[in-house]
Amino acid sequence: SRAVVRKHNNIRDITDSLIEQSLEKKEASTAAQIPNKKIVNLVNDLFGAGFDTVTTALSWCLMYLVTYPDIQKRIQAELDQTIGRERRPRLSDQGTLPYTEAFILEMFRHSSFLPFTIPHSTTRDTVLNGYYIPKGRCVFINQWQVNHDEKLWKNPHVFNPERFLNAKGTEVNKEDGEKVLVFGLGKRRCIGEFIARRQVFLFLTTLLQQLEFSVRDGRKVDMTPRYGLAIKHKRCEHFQVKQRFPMASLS
Ligand code: HEM
Repeated sequence: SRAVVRKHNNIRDITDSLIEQSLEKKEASTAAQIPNKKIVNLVNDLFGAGFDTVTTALSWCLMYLVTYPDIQKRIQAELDQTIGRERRPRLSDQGTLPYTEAFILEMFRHSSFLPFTIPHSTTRDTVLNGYYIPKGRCVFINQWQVNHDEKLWKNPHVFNPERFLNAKGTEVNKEDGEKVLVFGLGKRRCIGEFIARRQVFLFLTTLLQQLEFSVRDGRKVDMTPRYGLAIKHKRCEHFQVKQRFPMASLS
């Protein structure tokens, strides 16, 4: 890819830009260049924070979809009705698929796959909501608790996308959507939230427009969480995928 970047002077994305930076260094060194060590850190941050999170989100989406086939059918009906089968979903479809968007919110809330934020530290003695926290104390947010708080959510342990919809099911309640805590809070909250929400929306709608997911022989998937920085599920051996209609008709 170095050759491609050099030959065509064609910067397509952040990877090309970082490769160009590392190439230029050999030729002329200017003050504006990013040191190699920083490039390595940037790539690590983007892979660590950007890929594992979005793939974990999609993976939990699939687990919920095969566990609740009626929910999957309802999302597909919404996709068929709003987007149809002649074109692929686009980012501009965001805001037109309330049930699908409610499902994504409920996946974030119910799985709470990043149960805690990254640990931070207080820089001075402070008081938060009446609690005294001394300087230098490790603090992080228990997102899972907020997302399962009985005071905030009715039957928090039940997976129910409709909790985010108005009575007619035509709109997502913005206030309820904002109560879901998955990207942290404050100064160090996730900087990738905008792109992450868009990626999950686009990948999920593209998959569900064309494919139907299920488990072999009516088995159930094992949703038992495996704890870690991100909560994962066990590897599922009996997943199956069926094409919903011939791909050739899609442009
Ligand atoms: C569904 C996907 C994602 C979720 C749930 C998520 C969630 C989070 C959370 C909880 C934090 C810690 C916030 C805190 O400590 O208060 C965080 C930090 C961060 N995220 Fe994300 N994230 C996602 C996707 C992404 C993507 C796609 C990128 C980059 C393209 C990204 C880049 C970052 C970075 C750089 C930080 C550190 C920010 C800092 O320390 O100032 N994230 N994310």
